[in-house]
Amino acid sequence: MTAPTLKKRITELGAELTQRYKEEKDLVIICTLKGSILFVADLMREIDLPLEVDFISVASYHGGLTSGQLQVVHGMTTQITHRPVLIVEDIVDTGRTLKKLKEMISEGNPRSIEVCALLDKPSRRLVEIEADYVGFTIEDLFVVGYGLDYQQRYRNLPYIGVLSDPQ
Ligand SMILES: O=P(O)(O)OC[C@H]1O[C@H](OP(=O)(O)OP(=O)(O)O)[C@H](O)[C@@H]1O
Ligand code: HPA
Ligand SMILES: [Mg+2]
Repeated sequence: MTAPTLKKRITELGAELTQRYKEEKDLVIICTLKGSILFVADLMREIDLPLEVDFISVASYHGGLTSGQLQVVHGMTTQITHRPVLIVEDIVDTGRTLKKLKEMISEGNPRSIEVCALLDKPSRRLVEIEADYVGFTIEDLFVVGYGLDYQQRYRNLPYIGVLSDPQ
C-alpha cells in the first residue's frame, strides 16, 4: 500500500466518521500505542469535528510475529463516561487485543464504542470481533510500515509492505 493509497482511503474514512459523529458531542478517540500513531495522526486531521484524543498502550506481540498475553503498559486519563468512544487500531489480526480493549473500555461506561481499524486480517481471527470501519482487508501476511513493526523496526516507513523473510 503506497503512501497515496493510504492517504486516499484515510480521507474517505475521515469523511465517513465526520458524518457518523457530527450530531454527537464530546467524541473521544482512543489510539492504541504504538502501532496506530501514524494512522491516528492522519485520521484525526480528516475528522472535521471537535474531539479529544488519548492513548492506551497494550502489547501482545512483544515485538515478534505471534500474539501472546495482553499487557496494559500505560492506561489513559480521559473521562469517557457517557461519551462516544472511537477506538483507532492499526490492525485487527487474531482479534485478541481489540476484544480485551473493548472489554476494558466498556468498564468506563461510555455512551458508545466503535472501532476504526486501518487493516483487517479476517482469516487470522481467533475470537469473534469486528471493527466498525476498516481501511483495507488484507491476506494472511505479516505487514510492516506506517506504524506497524517487526521487532520495533519499520514503523517509520511511509507505506505498508509485506515482511518477506522474517528472521
Ligand atoms: O488482533 P491481534 O492478534 O491481537 O493483533 C493486533 C494488535 O497487535 C499489534 O500490537 P502489538 O502488540 O504488536 O503492539 P505495538 O502496536 O506496540 O506494535 C497491533 O498494533 C494491534 O494492536
Ligand atoms: O501483520 C502484522 N504486522 C505487524 N504487527 C502486527 N500485529 C498483528 N499483526 C501484525
Ligand atoms: Mg507490534
